Amino acid sequence: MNNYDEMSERAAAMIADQIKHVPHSTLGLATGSTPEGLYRSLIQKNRQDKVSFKDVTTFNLDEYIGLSETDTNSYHFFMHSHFFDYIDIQHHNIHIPNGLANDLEQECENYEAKIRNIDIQVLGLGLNGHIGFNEPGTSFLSRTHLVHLTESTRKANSRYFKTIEDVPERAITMGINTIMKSKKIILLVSGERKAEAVERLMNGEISEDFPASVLQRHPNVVLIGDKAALKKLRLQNEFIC
Ligand SMILES: N[C@@H]1[C@@H](O)[C@H](O)[C@@H](COP(=O)(O)O)O[C@@H]1O
Repeated sequence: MNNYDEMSERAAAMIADQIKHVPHSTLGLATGSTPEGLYRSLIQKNRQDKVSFKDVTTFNLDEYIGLSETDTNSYHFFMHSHFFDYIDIQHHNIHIPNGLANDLEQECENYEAKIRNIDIQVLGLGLNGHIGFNEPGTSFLSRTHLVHLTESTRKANSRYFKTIEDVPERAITMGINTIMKSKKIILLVSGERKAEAVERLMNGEISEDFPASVLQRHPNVVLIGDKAALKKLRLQNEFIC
């Protein structure tokens, strides 16, 4: 098992343990490449009857605006093809923002209202410090809202699209206030390209210019990363739990 797989397994074990103790848990979920290993580990645990998702509710952090659920680049498609279609979760317990809603502002309000409580929120980390799609400059008080994606975020995510022009310019995202209400946060980081952002997140100033820095104020954040992503931190081992 390589370092990335160990990282994913460590996060999966935490989530499985939460569900074992609280079968009706609510999970906040992330997309992107980093959590793919986590979802593979949870699918394996589900297949081995080590955890059941039948009473679990999920809320995804974000969704692009303008992509249908069947568009292979939508986060709906990502979540079903990487996780939901392979576990025993009930479809009505899955919540992902609707990027095709006629009234997008109303969709943001409705989505925020549905989120009563999140037991564990899984987060990735954008290179510019974004969490979900909360870009630099987003208020720490923000709730679910519409966002114009920065060029750096669209460029980073363009690897999944034919050209950068195909990357949507807007998205719906849980706000920073929404995320910070979670009881527990698992922040997953992988790869050397994230090392700078991880160091700034851990040791930098708490500022809306670097949204992830707000996590320094949360009482229960678990940073789980591979050696490459954590290399700028002076650590006893490659995981912080
Ligand atoms: N909206 C997602 C974020 O939730 C994710 O954390 C980020 C990093 O993705 P990756 O894990 O591929 O580096 O990408 C996107 O911007």
